[in-house]
Amino acid sequence: MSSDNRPDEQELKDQLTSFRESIDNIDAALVYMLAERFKITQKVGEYKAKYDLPPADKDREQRQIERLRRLAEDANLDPDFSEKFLNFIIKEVIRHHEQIREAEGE
Ligand SMILES: O=C(O)C(=O)C[C@]1(C(=O)O)C=C[C@@H](O)C=C1
Repeated sequence: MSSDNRPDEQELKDQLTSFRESIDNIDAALVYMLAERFKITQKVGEYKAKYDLPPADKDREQRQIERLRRLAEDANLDPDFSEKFLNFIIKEVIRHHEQIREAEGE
């Protein structure tokens, strides 16, 4: 892709910097949101370990995936990517749940 009226080097730099400021803010929000999610899943892991409940709940995950895919479509985000992203997070949560369970059993 090329353009007849390409901005000068300074304008290119300034525009990229401005886009990247927004990306940095969004990345920061994602980190804080993920931290909050892991804070609450830590409590879920402790609760499950205490009452001997299984770390994973596949029915719950299926409902979460279906819901997230619908939300992604509404938001013009790739539903396959959203599903992969949720699965990636949940896999890590289950790993934490299992660690808590093992630690409680010691
Ligand atoms: O809801 C639960 O039971 C959880 O442990 C939380 C969570 C999640 O991260 O959303 C993680 C593991 C389960 O398989 C389902 C969902």
